[in-house]
Amino acid sequence: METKIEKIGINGEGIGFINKKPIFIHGVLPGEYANISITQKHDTYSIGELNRVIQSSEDRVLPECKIHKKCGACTMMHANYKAQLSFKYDILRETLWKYARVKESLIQPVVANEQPLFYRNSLKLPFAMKNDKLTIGMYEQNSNRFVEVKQCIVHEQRLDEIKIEIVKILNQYHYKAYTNNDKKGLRYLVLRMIDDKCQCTFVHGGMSFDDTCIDKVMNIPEVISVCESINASKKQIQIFGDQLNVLEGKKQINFRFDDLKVTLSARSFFQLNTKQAENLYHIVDTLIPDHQNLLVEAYCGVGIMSLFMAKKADKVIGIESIKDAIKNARRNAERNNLKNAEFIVGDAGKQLVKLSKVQQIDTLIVDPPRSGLDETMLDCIMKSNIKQIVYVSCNPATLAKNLNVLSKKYNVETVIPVDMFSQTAHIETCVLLSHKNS
Ligand SMILES: C[S@@+](CC[C@H](N)C(=O)[O-])C[C@H]1O[C@@H](n2cnc3c(N)ncnc32)[C@H](O)[C@@H]1O
Repeated sequence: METKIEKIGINGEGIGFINKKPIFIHGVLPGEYANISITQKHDTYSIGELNRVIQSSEDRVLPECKIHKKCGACTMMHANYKAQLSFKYDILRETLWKYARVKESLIQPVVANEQPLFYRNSLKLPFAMKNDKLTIGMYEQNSNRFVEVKQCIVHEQRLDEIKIEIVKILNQYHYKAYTNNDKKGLRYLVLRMIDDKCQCTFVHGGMSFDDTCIDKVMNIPEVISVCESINASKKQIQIFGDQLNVLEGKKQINFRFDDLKVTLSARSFFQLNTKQAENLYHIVDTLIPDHQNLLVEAYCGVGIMSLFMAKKADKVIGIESIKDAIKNARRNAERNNLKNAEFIVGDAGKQLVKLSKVQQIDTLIVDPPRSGLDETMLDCIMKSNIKQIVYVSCNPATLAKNLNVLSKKYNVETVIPVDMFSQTAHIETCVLLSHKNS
């Protein structure tokens, strides 16, 4: 059947309407006419599959990636970059209006990524077996079909080459991919490279590595550490297991980030787009006034944002659930001689409840995972008298739902989107909220 694509959906899919009911189709752009087949029918919506574009949008480009369709991760690669930014703006505008009644006039233009390809400083890819050999790739979206990924053009180029070199080495030892039956074998390859220093982590279900294999990986010039994390959980909710052991090399990467000296363990979070992370932190900086008494950053990772803002407050406190990240944050405060920064390990909501009972917080920065702020955190904010909040979000849907709650006590002052994840529909957003009574 034929349909006109009216707008873009939150996951980068095109949306058409059949008998007023929306149909979501990947690979099409607003304004296009497409021949599609309906693959799923639900009460309030349908899912379609593109057969052929009948009339193509001026924004359409030929994706540079050969496996773009199969892999499905870069859901906007078929649009030129300018159009991607405008679609992201539309997604954000629509979501914030729908759930939180945030006006378009408050939303600034998307801060563009100077390098929309080859920007990712890290990768986390699953292993699988192909013709009895270990290979690496991705699972197709919403499926367990494995797609081999030899080259990924959103990864930094050298990182992508290192990935292939490592798989080659592992195959020399005939290592196998994990299966749920024997709960052994390799599950994920996790690489992160900053300043030409690469941390390599093997996530596996339980196996031992030959020392010479680890030596060969360490011999790749950029690799500074090889770690392992054991995860034999069937559910596969998260990539890492509970523990991360350094098999060889340095426990941390040390690098310079803007004016800061930063230490980072393999298990700690770091934004995957180094340049845009710098832009994001500068934006947060511009939103926070000088001369704060107490500034708290919840979900602080290794504390970079807290340390960036330390000059603005008598005291900054960062809260984070990963122990290694807090160790790094404390070390980062020391290395930068920032004596007014303190870091607490624990659940952000629960720790904020404790803190706000004994101290008045002037400014709160929250940078939660995609799931957004939980009940404890929201409840604590709503009961406290925090003057302003900077909410950094990587998920417009949870951001909008949380803003809906917060807007009973806070005004949304400004919204600044940052394109951290080019070629995908994901958007990073910075929101400044101020207390209605301050
Ligand atoms: C999006 S990252 C932001 C990190 C940091 N602000 C940065 O820019 O590098 C979210 C962080 O929240 C942490 N986290 C997730 N759930 C948490 C929780 N319930 N309490 C505290 N931290 C949590 C993660 O480990 C991760 O470091």
